Amino acid sequence: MPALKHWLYMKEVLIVAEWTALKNIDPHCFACGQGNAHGLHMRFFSDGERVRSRLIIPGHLRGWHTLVHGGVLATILDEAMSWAAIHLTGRFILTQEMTVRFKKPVRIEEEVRVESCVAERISPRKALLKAEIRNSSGDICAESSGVFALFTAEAFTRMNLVPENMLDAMNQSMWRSA
Ligand SMILES: CCCCCCCCCC(=O)SCCNC(=O)CCNC(=O)[C@H](O)C(C)(C)COP(=O)(O)OP(=O)(O)OC[C@H]1O[C@@H](n2cnc3c(N)ncnc32)[C@H](O)[C@@H]1OP(=O)(O)O
Repeated sequence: MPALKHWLYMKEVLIVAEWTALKNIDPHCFACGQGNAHGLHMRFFSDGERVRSRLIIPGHLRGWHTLVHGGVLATILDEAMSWAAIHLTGRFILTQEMTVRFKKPVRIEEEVRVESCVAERISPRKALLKAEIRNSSGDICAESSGVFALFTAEAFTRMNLVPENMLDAMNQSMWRSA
């Protein structure tokens, strides 16, 4: 391969492989809030097509003995799909429905990775998201799909779910990198 073409190819590979840290928007969120003492403290990264996070699930979120509670895994999947829905569609979102398949048990204090993407833009107001959780061996332990309602800032304001000042701050920072 000629040198210039090779360099362009390498540059393209590097750009494709680049993961950018996404800015956290609510410090109190149970899943992503860095200030929630009881939460999961998830941080997210995106390559423009997917969103991902890695975390160690703390012991107080156990279910049966040392296994992670299924509801906690569902929260992680919901959060990952939510961040993908926000950052990859540029809209405010609400989870409308989701299904989870638990494939392998996950242990507390074990590192897991979660990755999510937009599977289908169903309509201007709805998107289908997918996510999967893998353990440190790379096995898929849980996977989900979910329908997310997509809102413009104006439509979300009309829903009156979040105080307007918080919405403004979110709107300004939500789609920027950390
Ligand atoms: C902290 C920061 C990090 C962010 C991550 C957060 C992760 C957490 C994600 C969640 O868990 S969100 C919490 C769980 N989900 C919810 O609480 C959603 C509750 N469900 C609903 O509010 C409704 O089901 C929903 C708006 C999602 C959709 O309802 P429908 O599709 O059945 O709509 P419907 O036809 O009943 O319309 C109801 C009203 O909403 C309006 N609407 C629905 N979807 C809309 C849309 N996409 N855009 C604009 N307006 C919309 C619709 O026009 C209508 O307005 P009107 O009453 O004035 O006629």
